[in-house]
Amino acid sequence: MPGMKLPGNFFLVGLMGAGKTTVGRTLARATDKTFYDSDHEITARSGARIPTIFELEGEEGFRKREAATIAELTALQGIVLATGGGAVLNPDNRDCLRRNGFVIYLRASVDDLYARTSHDKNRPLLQTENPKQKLQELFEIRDPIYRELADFVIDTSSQTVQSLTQRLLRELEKKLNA
Ligand SMILES: Nc1ncnc2c1ncn2[C@@H]1O[C@H](COP(=O)(O)OP(=O)(O)O)[C@@H](O)[C@H]1O
Ligand SMILES: O=C(O)C1=C[C@@H](OP(=O)(O)O)[C@@H](O)[C@H](O)C1
Ligand SMILES: [Mg+2]
Repeated sequence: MPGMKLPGNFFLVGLMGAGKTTVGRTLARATDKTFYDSDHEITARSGARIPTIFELEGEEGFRKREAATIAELTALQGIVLATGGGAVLNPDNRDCLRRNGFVIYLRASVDDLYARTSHDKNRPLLQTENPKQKLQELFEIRDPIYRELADFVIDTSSQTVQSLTQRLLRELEKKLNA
């Protein structure tokens, strides 16, 4: 269903490795919307990669940049935005997301999240002795926040990016026409 016309903005939330960046890109293509990724915007604006920002400014500095970016991007129209996994921790970010678009929670098991992130050194929060345990801890804290915020939860286990995109298109069409 390429080029399907659906109104509004779509915001993807979920833990690191849920597939927000990957599925966001395919969903944007399939709906003729402009794709943004908050981490990519932060990097483009600062000229620094996410691990470098964490090193120089700490998580606090990163979260400030993230909040400014989310406020700006959620004011746009006709976009798909892949947020960073921790963006929902800030109530102002949650308000921006809730008010300006349809929020989709990409849910995945800790095993899947670990399998999808373990090869990648670009997530500072997972550069620990036991990244799987860290993901488990983050899951316990954040899963209720994602659930509360989202208009729609989609389970990504054993689903290809393509099949997830097709499912999302069907579900979004149903919800938006309801
Ligand atoms: N449904 C999926 N099945 C298998 N691998 C996936 C799926 N979604 C994403 N991936 C892979 O997992 C990794 C992390 O995906 P990414 O989109 O960066 O997640 P996020 O932005 O949520 O952290 C990437 O290598 C991506 O190709
Ligand atoms: O969960 C988090 O707190 C983070 C998730 C990352 O984005 P992804 O969820 O796209 O990996 C990135 O924003 C940063 O490393 C912090
Ligand atoms: Mg991402």
